Amino acid sequence: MADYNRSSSGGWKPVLDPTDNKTIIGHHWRRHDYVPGEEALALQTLDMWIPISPAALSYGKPTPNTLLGDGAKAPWLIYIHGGAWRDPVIDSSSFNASATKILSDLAQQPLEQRKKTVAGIASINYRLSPYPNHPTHPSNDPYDPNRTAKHPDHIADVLTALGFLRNYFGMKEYVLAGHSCGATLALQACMSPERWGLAGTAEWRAGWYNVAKPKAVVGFNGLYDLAGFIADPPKGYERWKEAYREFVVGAFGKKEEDWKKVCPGSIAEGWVREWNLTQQQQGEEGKKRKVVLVQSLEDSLVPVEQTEGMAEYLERESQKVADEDKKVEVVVLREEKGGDHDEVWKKGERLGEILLGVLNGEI
Ligand SMILES: Nc1ccccc1C(=O)C[C@H](N)C(=O)O
Repeated sequence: MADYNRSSSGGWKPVLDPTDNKTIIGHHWRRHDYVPGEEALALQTLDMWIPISPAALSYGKPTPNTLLGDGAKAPWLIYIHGGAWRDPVIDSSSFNASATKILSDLAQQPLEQRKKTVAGIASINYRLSPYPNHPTHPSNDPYDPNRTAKHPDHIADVLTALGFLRNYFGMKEYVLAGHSCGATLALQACMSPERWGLAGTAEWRAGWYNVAKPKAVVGFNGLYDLAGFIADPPKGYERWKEAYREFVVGAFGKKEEDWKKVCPGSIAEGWVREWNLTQQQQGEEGKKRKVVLVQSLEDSLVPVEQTEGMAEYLERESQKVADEDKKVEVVVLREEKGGDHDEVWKKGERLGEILLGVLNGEI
């Protein structure tokens, strides 16, 4: 269950191998504030995990050298949770099972390989939109800033969290993954932040949103074209039309034209050219951006058409980009036995396996 009260005891805690309950496979920091200054809200926090190293074992926690020396050389893995921009029961802790799976697989790799695979892992909380009819945690305080967010607050928080990891943990390169609306947010993070009307705000001027874009995005059971779904839900999903409309209005307001302008699969003028990489990123091998779209064929809430439409959009838009290096490589994984909408993160096995595959360059 989400307790969205901030935990009082910060700091690195050892993570034990679930198979023997005694081997330390990494360290976890729960709910670290990511907002500069003192105004961080309970949901402006992130969870971090660092893979184990001999130095961290003897020091008792990740050393400054692990974090800032070696740490800056390998990519980070960042996860954005789902929950239709509003569900307080789904938060950063929904990555616990997957993070544990990844740390445990990494612990089996030789140290040199592990160091190159991933520097650190993070799972981001962000402010949520109102959910007055939530069965157990209704948002009935109209002044709770954690539960009264509206677009672009969600994406602004995600960008702030990425900037925090760059500024304080030396993050340079990262793979950005998301589930459901987290997948929407992951692709929004590849676009120009000027789209969200953030330019000119005090936070913008202070450089909060000025962060390098990911080289790869991985979307699980993602929402990519909400206006399309609501106008014409695929067969078998018609019963969710009003539920979708409710959460879309809660997050983006009442106007259909606004929904089209925020969803990665429905933005009329293609956004692929906005996905810039830094000089440093371009200098490395594998210049192409990559999007891996994973969809369970057993998902009762999100139809596979969302993923198919997103893949077609990216392929079409990539063709319009002349520069070979600026095209997007698209991989679609249709999971026959992928379970229902939330199963993939609840179990964590397959989610972790796919993300490690992307980090290792096997996917
Ligand atoms: N109906 C959906 C359709 C698509 C994607 C998510 C949902 C959700 O219901 C998410 C969340 N558990 C919620 O209660 O809002």
